[in-house]
Amino acid sequence: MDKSEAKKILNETREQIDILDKKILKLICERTLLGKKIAKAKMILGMDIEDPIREKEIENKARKIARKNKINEKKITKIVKILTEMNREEQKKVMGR
Ligand SMILES: C=C(O[C@@H]1C=C(C(=O)O)C=C[C@H]1O)C(=O)O
Repeated sequence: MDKSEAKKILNETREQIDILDKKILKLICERTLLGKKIAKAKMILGMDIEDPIREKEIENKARKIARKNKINEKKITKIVKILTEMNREEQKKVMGR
């Protein structure tokens, strides 16, 4: 591969990354905001915001995907923990806690 080809690949790949980042961030917002809907249902059902069993299931699924793709399992777990934390925060807003 010559330099001009490498530059082209670099630019194209960065464009792909920008597109993916935008999609990922939108999805994170969408996932987080679902906390509002969940909170309303939980209030009627008298359920707690936090459900450790469900969170463990989500974590296990994420770990499995990480292993399959040979990417850092610990870091994927961290991301999932942040996502669930954000969702819980949104629920707290609705529940007034
Ligand atoms: C969204 C829920 O509330 C909390 C947040 C979760 C999540 O972000 O996936 C999972 C379990 C709960 O601790 C839920 O109970 O499903």
